[in-house]
Amino acid sequence: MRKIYIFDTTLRDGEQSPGVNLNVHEKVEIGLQLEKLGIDRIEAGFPAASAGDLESVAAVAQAVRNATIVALARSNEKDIDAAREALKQSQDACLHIFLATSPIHRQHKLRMSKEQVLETAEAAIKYGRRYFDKLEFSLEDAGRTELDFICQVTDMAIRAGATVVNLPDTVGYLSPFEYGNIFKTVKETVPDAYKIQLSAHCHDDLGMATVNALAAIMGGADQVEGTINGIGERAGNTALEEVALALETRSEFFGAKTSLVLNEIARTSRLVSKLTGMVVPGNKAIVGANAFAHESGIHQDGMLKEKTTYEIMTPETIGLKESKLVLGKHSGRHAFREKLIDLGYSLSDEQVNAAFKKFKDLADKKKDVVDEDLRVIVEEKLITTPEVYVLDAFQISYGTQSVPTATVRIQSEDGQIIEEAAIGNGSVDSIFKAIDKATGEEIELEDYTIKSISHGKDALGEVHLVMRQGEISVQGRGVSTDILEASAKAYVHAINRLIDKRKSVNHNRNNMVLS
Ligand SMILES: CC(=O)SCCNC(=O)CCNC(=O)[C@H](O)C(C)(C)COP(=O)(O)OP(=O)(O)OC[C@H]1O[C@@H](n2cnc3c(N)ncnc32)[C@H](O)[C@@H]1OP(=O)(O)O
Ligand SMILES: CC(C)C(=O)C(=O)O
Repeated sequence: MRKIYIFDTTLRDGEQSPGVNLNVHEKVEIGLQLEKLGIDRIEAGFPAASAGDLESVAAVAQAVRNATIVALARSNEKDIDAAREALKQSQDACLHIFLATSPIHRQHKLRMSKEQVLETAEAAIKYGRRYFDKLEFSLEDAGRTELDFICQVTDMAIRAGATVVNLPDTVGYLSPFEYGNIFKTVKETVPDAYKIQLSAHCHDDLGMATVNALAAIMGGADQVEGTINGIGERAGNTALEEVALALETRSEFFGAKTSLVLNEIARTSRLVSKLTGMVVPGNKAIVGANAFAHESGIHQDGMLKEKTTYEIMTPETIGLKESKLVLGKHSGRHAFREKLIDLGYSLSDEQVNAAFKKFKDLADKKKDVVDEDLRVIVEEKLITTPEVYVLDAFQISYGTQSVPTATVRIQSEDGQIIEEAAIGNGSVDSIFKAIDKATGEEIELEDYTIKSISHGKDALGEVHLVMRQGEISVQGRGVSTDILEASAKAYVHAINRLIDKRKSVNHNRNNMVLS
């Protein structure tokens, strides 16, 4: 199996992401984690850019001992000298020089002819080789460079002493077929290409950075450059974790492997996200929060029966504990039952079905159904009070200039629909008064509390109240994502318990009279 060298540029191209700025300590922390991940070459920065960057590259070069440390320089002696200074403590250093080769860059940016590009690059490579055994030369914007000129520059770079030649698709312009073809052509055309390593460096402007890097490997590239989480200029670089897992998962197809310690990927991704402040989207391949999460019932059922039905890689491979079955409105009974078992409930089929119905009602209203929500659903269902009244619907009219008015629709146990309206001091008070009218009960409210029982903006609110009628005191509980609905439910719940308690008090009294 062919080894693909991994060149990480999170600390250089990754740091070029707008808004990202890593200090020396942060760069060292990421550098040490990249070392644990088994990265072959770590590009630590661009020392000529600033004194701070030079210091950071030097600090990473001192701290990291088990990877080659790379520093970037333009094709001039001043930049190369800054890189020399930064890398002088490094155990294993590599100088990375670049010069753009495409007609657009030659004409507008560098204002150089082809000959000047060749001469400038050759002089820089020769100067660099006086101080470095390892030297990578990049043809910036190779993706938009004439193919014969790419071959000509590569040939010159090899003769001048480059040990790696990088052919970047700097602006993420090429299709995989075109990019792979560049490597194939260079390998076939440049006589000494086999003596050095060819490297791929892609950008994600059209969302093709990973697939282009893989196409380069198929075309003969020996090294892939990229960043953790795919961060970098504009739309970012090739996400290295994607390349590594593609090669691992489809090794029979690519016939190539990296030597990364794959189970360090999740940890590295989290660290880079934390220190750069660049949040990883949930649906990001490999390291997104949803990459190993399943929400829909059919998928969850498949996962419970055999994980390979819906997972082509295991979460353990990248250092995660396990896949997640997320309960939501698309989930089915199999996953629901499994979750209840995990939470320690052992319910009959009938109880599961009843709880499942409540769960679906909640999932329709709430994005994530969390463990606390499920406990509420199950425990509410298990405490059974005969439902003399069921809250069918309610409506509130409320404004700063108007009196709160509630209309409630309640169904009684004989199927009768009762509708009543009432005004109150506030929305909750008007609901309670309307329920009093609908049920014909006269009640004294002794206590009312409300609390949030799950997290986030769509958390469940729980209303707890205590009411009294003569000697009888009862409690009621209601839960909903809407606090007015929770209040109405708690009130009706308390009335049902009151009626139940009143019945048993009367029953006991009658028995006493008879005996
Ligand atoms: C594709 C890439 O990602 S390349 C790396 C990009 N990264 C960065 O640019 C980050 C660090 N850069 C910086 O801090 C600054 O741009 C510096 C310190 C390098 C240079 O700053 P300045 O001297 O103020 O120049 P400025 O950035 O405005 O312009 C770049 C100059 O470099 C020249 N240049 C660009 N690439 C190269 C190259 N590979 N070799 C030699 N010269 C180059 C440009 O033509 C321009 O020259 P000019 O001033 O003669 O027109
Ligand atoms: C310096 C080079 C390798 C680069 O970052 C690019 O071309 O995108």
